[in-house]
Amino acid sequence: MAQPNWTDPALIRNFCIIAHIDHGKSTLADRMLQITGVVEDRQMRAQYLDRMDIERERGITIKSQAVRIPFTALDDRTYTLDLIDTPGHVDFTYEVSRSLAACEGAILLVDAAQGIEAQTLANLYMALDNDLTIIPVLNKIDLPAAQPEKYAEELAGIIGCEASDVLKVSAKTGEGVEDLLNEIVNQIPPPVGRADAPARAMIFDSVYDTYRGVVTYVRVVDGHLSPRERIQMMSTKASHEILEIGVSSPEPTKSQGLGVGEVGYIITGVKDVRQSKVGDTITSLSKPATEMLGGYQEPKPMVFSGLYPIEGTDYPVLRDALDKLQLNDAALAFEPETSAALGFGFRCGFLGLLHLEITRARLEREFNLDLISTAPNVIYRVDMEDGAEHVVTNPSEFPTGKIDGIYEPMVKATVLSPSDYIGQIMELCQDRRGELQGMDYLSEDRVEMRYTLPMAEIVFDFFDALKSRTKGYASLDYEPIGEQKADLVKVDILLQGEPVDAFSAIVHKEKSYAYGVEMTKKLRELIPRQQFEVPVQAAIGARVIARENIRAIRKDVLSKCYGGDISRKRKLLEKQKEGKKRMKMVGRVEVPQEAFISALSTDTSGAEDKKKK
Ligand SMILES: Nc1nc2c(ncn2[C@@H]2O[C@H](COP(=O)(O)OP(=O)(O)OP(=O)(O)O)[C@@H](O)[C@H]2O)c(=O)[nH]1
Repeated sequence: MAQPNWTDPALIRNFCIIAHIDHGKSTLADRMLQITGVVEDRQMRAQYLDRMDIERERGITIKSQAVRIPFTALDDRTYTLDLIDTPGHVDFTYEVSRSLAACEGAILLVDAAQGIEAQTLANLYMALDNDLTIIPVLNKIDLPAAQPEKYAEELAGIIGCEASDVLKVSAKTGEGVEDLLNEIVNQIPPPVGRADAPARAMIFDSVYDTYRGVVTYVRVVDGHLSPRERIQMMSTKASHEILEIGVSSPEPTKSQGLGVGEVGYIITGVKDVRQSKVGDTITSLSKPATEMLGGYQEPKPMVFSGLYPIEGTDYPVLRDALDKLQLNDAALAFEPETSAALGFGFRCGFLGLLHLEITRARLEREFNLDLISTAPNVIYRVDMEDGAEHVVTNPSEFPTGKIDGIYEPMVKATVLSPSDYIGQIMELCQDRRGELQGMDYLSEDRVEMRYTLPMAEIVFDFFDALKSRTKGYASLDYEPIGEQKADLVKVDILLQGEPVDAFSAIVHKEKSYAYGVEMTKKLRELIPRQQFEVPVQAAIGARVIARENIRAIRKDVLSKCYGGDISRKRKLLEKQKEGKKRMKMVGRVEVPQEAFISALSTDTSGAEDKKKK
C-alpha cells in the first residue's frame, strides 16, 4: 500500500482562542470558517462549532471541538490551520488546559468594550505555562462603546508587548480577521515531533455520538496513526482498533491517517468516554512508546448534590438517563442513595455548579424528568480520634463519634474589578472566610485581587453576590488548592424530633445559627398546619439551636360546604386525596412535596449571570 502523504508539519499551525466568556470566541471561529470558505455562506449558522442544543441556547461552549481550516497566506502557500475551540467556564478549566497542550499558539481575545477579565488572565497564565505563543487581539471594535486604545495598553502591559502589536478585529463584521489569519501563520511556530518515533497522540476531547460511538479528538505528537491499526491507551493499557480516522473540516472527513503535528479524530467503537479519557496518551500497540505525554489528570468531582425524581416511578428512567449522560461526560459521577424525605435518588458529583446545572437541565429536557436536587455541597474529610478517616460527600452521612479534625477544600480565587469596588469585594470575601493574598492594579482604575477561600463559600451564591455588589463589573476565576482544617459542624433540621435528611448541612460554626434560623423559618412557612403541633428545630448533635412551631388546626374541609350539595363535597374529598399522594411522611408529619422543592431550591444562577452581563 502506498504510504499516505502526511501533511508537512512546516505548513501546520495549531492554535486555540482563549477568552473570557462572551468576548466572542465562537463568533470569531465562525468568521474564520466563513472567510476561508470552509463553510459556505448559506450553510453558516451562528456558532457553528457549538453543536449541543443546550450550548447554542445558552450561547456557551461546553465541549471543545477542533476544526481544520486551509488558508492561503500572503506567501501564496496553503497552510493547514487547526483551530481548537475551548470552553470558557471555570468548571471546564481542565478541558481548556488539555486543548492548550495540543497547540503551539493561542489567540488571546479580549472584548474591546470590556477589557481584561478574570478568565482572560487565568487562561493567559495557563497558555504561558504551556509555552504557547500568544497573539493579543481586541474584538468587537465595531461597538460604539469599544475603547481599543485603552485596552490595547492594558493588554500590552500584561503580556509585555507593545500596544501597537495588539490586533484589532470585529468577529461580527469580519474586519481584521484575514490579517489575523496571516499573523497566525507568521507568529505561531509549526509543530515539531519525531516522525519515525513510536506514535504518541494526546486526547484533548472525547465525545459520545449515538451513531458512531465515542469520537476521540487527538493531536499527534510523534509518529503517526493509521486506519485499522491497533492502539493502546497508555493510562489504562486498554487496546482498541482504529475503525476510522480523519479530520473535521468541519464535518468529519476520513483520511489515510494522521502524522506529526496533525489534529484529527479517531473512532474505535468504544461506547463510553471513560475508556478514552481527555489527557490520556494514545500509542501504537505493535510499537508502543514508553513515556506518556505529560499532564494527564483524572477528572475529579468537586461539588455534590442529591438528584431525586419528583415522581418516584421515574427512578429507573433517571438511572438510565444518568448512564447515558455519563457516556459523554467522564467527569459526571453518581451512585444510588435513599433519603427518608425524598425517596430513591442518586448522589451525583460535578466539576462545579454550572456542570450541575447543565446536567440537571439536560436530564429534565432530554429525558423528560422532573427532579429535585438537594443543596450542593463540597467534599469533606473527617479524621476521627481513633484514627479512622471518612470522606463525606453527603452531609447526612457525617460520622458520629469523637472527631479529631474536619478538613474542607480551598480555592485560590482571582477577582478583577474596577477599583471603586475594592471595599465591597473585601467585605464580601471576609464574610465568606476569605484571606487576601495580594492585590495589583492592572491600570489606573482596574484592580486584581487574590484570595484564598473555602470552596464551600464559593459554590453557593458567591458569584451572584459579587456581581450585585459590583454592579456586574467584577469577574471571578478560581482553582482548587488543596484542603484546610476548619471549625465545621453538621446542622440537622428536625420535624417533631425526626431529622429530615435532605436538609442536613455542614456549615462553619459561626454560621450554623443563621442557617438553623433560616431553615426553620422557611419550613414553618412552607409546611401546612397539621392536626397537632409540630416543632421545627435546628440542632447540632443533641443541642437545639433554633426552633419554630407550626400550630395545630382541625382540618375539616367539609365544614366549608355546610348544607352544600353532595357533588361539591365529593369533589373536595377527591382533591384532598390527590394532594395526599404528593405528601411525604416525616415521622407523623405530612409534608407536601412542594415544601421540599421550595426549601431546597437554591438560586444556582452562575450560568445566567454570564448572559446578563
Ligand atoms: N458587536 C459585536 N458583537 C460581537 C462580536 N463578536 C461577538 N459578538 C457578540 O458577543 C456575544 C458573545 O459571543 P460568543 O462568540 O458567543 O462568545 P464566546 O466567547 O464564544 O462565549 P462562550 O462560548 O460562552 O465562551 C454574542 O452575542 C456575539 O454576537 C463583534 O465583533 N462585534
